[in-house]
Amino acid sequence: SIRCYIGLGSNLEDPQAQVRTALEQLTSLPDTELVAASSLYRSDPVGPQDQPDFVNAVAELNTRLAPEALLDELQAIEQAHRRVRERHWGPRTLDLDILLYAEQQIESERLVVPHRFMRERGFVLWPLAEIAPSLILPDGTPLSKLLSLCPMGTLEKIGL
Ligand SMILES: CC1(C)Nc2nc(N)[nH]c(=O)c2N=C1O
Repeated sequence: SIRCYIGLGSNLEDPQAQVRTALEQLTSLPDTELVAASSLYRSDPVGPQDQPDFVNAVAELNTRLAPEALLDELQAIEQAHRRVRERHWGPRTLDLDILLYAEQQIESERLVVPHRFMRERGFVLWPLAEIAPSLILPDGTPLSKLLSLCPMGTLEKIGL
Protein backbone atom coordinates (compact mmCIF):
# COMPACT_ATOMS: atom_id res chain seq x y z
CA SER A 1 0.00 0.00 0.00
CA ILE A 2 0.91 3.65 -0.49
CA ARG A 3 1.78 6.19 2.19
CA CYS A 4 -0.02 9.46 1.65
CA TYR A 5 -0.52 12.68 3.57
CA ILE A 6 -3.81 14.59 3.79
CA GLY A 7 -4.20 18.25 4.77
CA LEU A 8 -7.32 19.09 6.79
CA GLY A 9 -8.69 22.61 7.22
CA SER A 10 -11.84 24.28 8.50
CA ASN A 11 -12.92 27.80 9.48
CA LEU A 12 -16.71 27.49 9.70
CA GLU A 13 -19.23 25.88 12.05
CA ASP A 14 -17.00 24.81 14.93
CA PRO A 15 -13.77 24.18 13.01
CA GLN A 16 -12.19 22.07 15.77
CA ALA A 17 -15.16 19.67 15.73
CA GLN A 18 -15.16 19.61 11.90
CA VAL A 19 -11.49 18.56 11.84
CA ARG A 20 -11.78 16.05 14.69
CA THR A 21 -14.82 14.42 13.04
CA ALA A 22 -13.05 14.31 9.68
CA LEU A 23 -10.05 12.57 11.29
CA GLU A 24 -12.42 9.91 12.66
CA GLN A 25 -13.97 9.51 9.21
CA LEU A 26 -10.53 8.96 7.67
CA THR A 27 -10.19 5.85 9.86
CA SER A 28 -13.07 4.19 8.00
CA LEU A 29 -12.05 4.84 4.38
CA PRO A 30 -12.04 1.62 2.29
CA ASP A 31 -8.65 -0.11 1.77
CA THR A 32 -7.08 2.57 3.92
CA GLU A 33 -5.67 2.88 7.43
CA LEU A 34 -4.99 6.05 9.37
CA VAL A 35 -1.35 5.75 10.49
CA ALA A 36 -0.90 9.06 12.29
CA ALA A 37 -2.56 12.43 12.86
CA SER A 38 -0.92 15.72 13.84
CA SER A 39 -2.17 17.96 16.61
CA LEU A 40 -4.74 20.55 15.61
CA TYR A 41 -3.37 24.05 14.96
CA ARG A 42 -5.07 27.44 14.90
CA SER A 43 -3.83 29.60 12.02
CA ASP A 44 -4.47 33.03 10.52
CA PRO A 45 -6.17 32.81 7.13
CA VAL A 46 -3.78 32.83 4.17
CA GLY A 47 -5.35 34.75 1.29
CA PRO A 48 -8.50 36.77 1.94
CA GLN A 49 -8.22 38.03 5.52
CA ASP A 50 -11.94 38.81 5.95
CA GLN A 51 -12.71 35.33 7.23
CA PRO A 52 -12.35 33.43 10.52
CA ASP A 53 -9.10 31.78 11.68
CA PHE A 54 -8.60 28.21 10.47
CA VAL A 55 -8.05 24.96 12.31
CA ASN A 56 -5.58 22.79 10.42
CA ALA A 57 -4.09 19.32 10.81
CA VAL A 58 -2.32 16.68 8.71
CA ALA A 59 -3.05 12.95 8.62
CA GLU A 60 -0.84 10.10 7.37
CA LEU A 61 -2.64 7.23 5.61
CA ASN A 62 -1.63 3.89 4.14
CA THR A 63 -3.97 3.22 1.23
CA ARG A 64 -4.51 0.85 -1.63
CA LEU A 65 -6.85 3.34 -3.28
CA ALA A 66 -5.67 4.96 -6.51
CA PRO A 67 -5.20 8.75 -6.26
CA GLU A 68 -8.50 9.70 -7.90
CA ALA A 69 -10.42 7.08 -5.92
CA LEU A 70 -8.91 8.55 -2.75
CA LEU A 71 -9.90 12.03 -3.94
CA ASP A 72 -13.49 10.81 -4.51
CA GLU A 73 -13.62 9.51 -0.93
CA LEU A 74 -12.23 12.77 0.48
CA GLN A 75 -14.72 14.85 -1.52
CA ALA A 76 -17.55 12.66 -0.19
CA ILE A 77 -16.41 13.47 3.36
CA GLU A 78 -16.29 17.20 2.48
CA GLN A 79 -19.86 16.96 1.13
CA ALA A 80 -20.99 15.18 4.30
CA HIS A 81 -19.71 18.27 6.16
CA ARG A 82 -22.01 20.32 3.91
CA ARG A 83 -19.10 22.06 2.26
CA VAL A 84 -20.61 24.99 0.35
CA ARG A 85 -18.26 26.92 -1.96
CA GLU A 86 -19.34 30.59 -1.66
CA ARG A 87 -16.16 32.12 -3.06
CA HIS A 88 -12.78 30.85 -4.13
CA TRP A 89 -10.44 30.79 -1.13
CA GLY A 90 -13.40 31.73 1.08
CA PRO A 91 -14.50 30.19 4.35
CA ARG A 92 -15.38 26.47 4.37
CA THR A 93 -16.61 23.87 6.82
CA LEU A 94 -14.02 21.31 5.68
CA ASP A 95 -11.15 21.09 3.21
CA LEU A 96 -9.38 17.76 2.63
CA ASP A 97 -6.36 17.96 0.33
CA ILE A 98 -4.02 15.21 -0.86
CA LEU A 99 -0.63 16.72 -0.04
CA LEU A 100 1.57 13.76 -1.00
CA TYR A 101 0.93 10.33 -2.52
CA ALA A 102 4.12 8.34 -1.97
CA GLU A 103 6.84 9.76 -4.23
CA GLN A 104 4.38 10.33 -7.07
CA GLN A 105 4.14 13.59 -8.99
CA ILE A 106 0.61 13.80 -10.43
CA GLU A 107 -0.84 16.50 -12.72
CA SER A 108 -4.33 15.68 -13.92
CA GLU A 109 -7.45 17.86 -14.31
CA ARG A 110 -8.62 16.91 -10.84
CA LEU A 111 -5.41 16.42 -9.01
CA VAL A 112 -2.01 18.06 -8.59
CA VAL A 113 0.25 16.17 -6.16
CA PRO A 114 2.39 17.28 -4.36
CA HIS A 115 -0.21 19.94 -3.46
CA ARG A 116 0.84 23.04 -5.40
CA PHE A 117 1.01 25.45 -2.45
CA MET A 118 2.18 23.14 0.36
CA ARG A 119 5.83 24.24 0.17
CA GLU A 120 5.02 27.77 1.33
CA ARG A 121 2.21 27.09 3.81
CA GLY A 122 3.17 26.92 7.48
CA PHE A 123 -0.28 25.57 8.33
CA VAL A 124 0.64 22.50 6.26
CA LEU A 125 4.40 22.19 6.84
CA TRP A 126 4.42 22.39 10.66
CA PRO A 127 1.68 19.79 11.28
CA LEU A 128 3.31 17.58 8.61
CA ALA A 129 6.68 17.88 10.35
CA GLU A 130 5.08 16.86 13.62
CA ILE A 131 4.24 13.40 12.20
CA ALA A 132 6.93 13.05 9.49
CA PRO A 133 9.95 15.14 10.53
CA SER A 134 12.44 13.41 8.20
CA LEU A 135 10.20 13.53 5.12
CA ILE A 136 11.82 14.25 1.75
CA LEU A 137 9.49 15.58 -0.99
CA PRO A 138 9.44 13.87 -4.42
CA ASP A 139 11.61 16.66 -5.86
CA GLY A 140 14.31 15.89 -3.26
CA THR A 141 13.59 18.85 -0.97
CA PRO A 142 13.80 17.91 2.71
CA LEU A 143 10.80 19.06 4.72
CA SER A 144 13.26 20.47 7.29
CA LYS A 145 14.57 22.89 4.64
CA LEU A 146 11.06 24.13 3.82
CA LEU A 147 10.39 24.61 7.53
CA SER A 148 13.52 26.75 7.90
CA LEU A 149 12.05 29.06 5.24
CA CYS A 150 8.60 29.12 6.80
CA PRO A 151 8.33 30.74 10.25
CA MET A 152 5.80 29.20 12.61
CA GLY A 153 4.56 32.77 13.18
CA THR A 154 1.14 32.89 14.76
CA LEU A 155 0.47 29.16 14.24
CA GLU A 156 -0.45 27.67 17.60
CA LYS A 157 -1.05 24.11 18.67
CA ILE A 158 -4.51 23.51 20.14
CA GLY A 159 -4.66 21.33 23.26
CA LEU A 160 -6.48 18.00 23.04
C1 LIG B 1 -8.29 30.11 1.87
C2 LIG B 1 -6.96 29.39 2.05
C3 LIG B 1 -6.00 29.66 0.90
N1 LIG B 1 -6.32 29.84 3.26
C4 LIG B 1 -6.10 29.05 4.34
N2 LIG B 1 -5.50 29.57 5.45
C5 LIG B 1 -5.27 28.76 6.51
N3 LIG B 1 -4.67 29.28 7.62
N4 LIG B 1 -5.61 27.45 6.50
C6 LIG B 1 -6.20 26.88 5.43
O1 LIG B 1 -6.50 25.67 5.47
C7 LIG B 1 -6.46 27.69 4.29
N5 LIG B 1 -7.05 27.18 3.17
C8 LIG B 1 -7.26 27.92 2.10
O2 LIG B 1 -7.78 27.39 1.00
